[in-house]
Amino acid sequence: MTLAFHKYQGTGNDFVILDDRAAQFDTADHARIARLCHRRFGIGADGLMLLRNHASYDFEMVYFNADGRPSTMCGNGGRCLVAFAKYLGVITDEAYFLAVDGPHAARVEADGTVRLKMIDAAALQPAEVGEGAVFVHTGSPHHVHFLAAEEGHTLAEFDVHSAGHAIRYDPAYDPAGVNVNFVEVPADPAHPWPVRTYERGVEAETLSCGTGVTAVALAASQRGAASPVRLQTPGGLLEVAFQTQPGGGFANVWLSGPAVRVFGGEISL
Ligand SMILES: N[C@@H](CCC[C@H](N)C(=O)O)C(=O)O
Repeated sequence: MTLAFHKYQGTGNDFVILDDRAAQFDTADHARIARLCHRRFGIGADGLMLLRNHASYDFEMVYFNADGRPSTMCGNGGRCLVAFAKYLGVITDEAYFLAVDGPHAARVEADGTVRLKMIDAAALQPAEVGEGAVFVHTGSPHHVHFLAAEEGHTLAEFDVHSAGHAIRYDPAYDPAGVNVNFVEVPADPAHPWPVRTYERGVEAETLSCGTGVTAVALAASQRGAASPVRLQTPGGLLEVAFQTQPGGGFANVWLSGPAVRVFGGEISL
């Protein structure tokens, strides 16, 4: 039996997407999902998503990390799924869909940019690990670490895998774990903020993380950045717009960037 799939990427965060409007895919078979995402034995991806019908929304997003397990919200994944919904003709330019963290509005611009409204975020908290780091939940849990001068002059030289793995598995984040973002503070806060992310469930650095750059943008607002903040990931440029709330939280949070169909095919896995 073969499985039809589509491969998408949003600033290099890549996904296998399945049209599962008939709700036939076995979501409990985590080993199969991990095989489909495997870069040598499968299609290769940071995660897998199902587009499913929903009675009250344009569609439902069902997300799994590359390890095959369901997880919390994926911002780049959500943007790619909106582009896929347009490709299928499920939506035209506007979408209102349901994800694991609740409803999301989205819009596909004429140039292909996909804007996704993220959930409101609570005020930034000091992280329990690392001097000056902050924690914020943007649909997924994120630790944001601003590089200090003594850790290397540029983010490009930093050992994201080792440092990210250590923080992700720090007992302070048990049992859920955390995604870990490393940020270089630009000379001018109006310039793009360089970000690299170690992702939980991929257990490696990815080329970009949408909920991660959202967390970084909110954290950067405490260091002089004004909305909208531009974030430079290894896979490309993203933008996050937001409004700060009186209690320190954030509302009207929008994540924007490219979301591209790479190829489609059939696999007998
Ligand atoms: N790449 C994603 C985040 C996906 C979820 C994450 N790995 C987790 O388990 O928290 C994004 O673009 O937000």
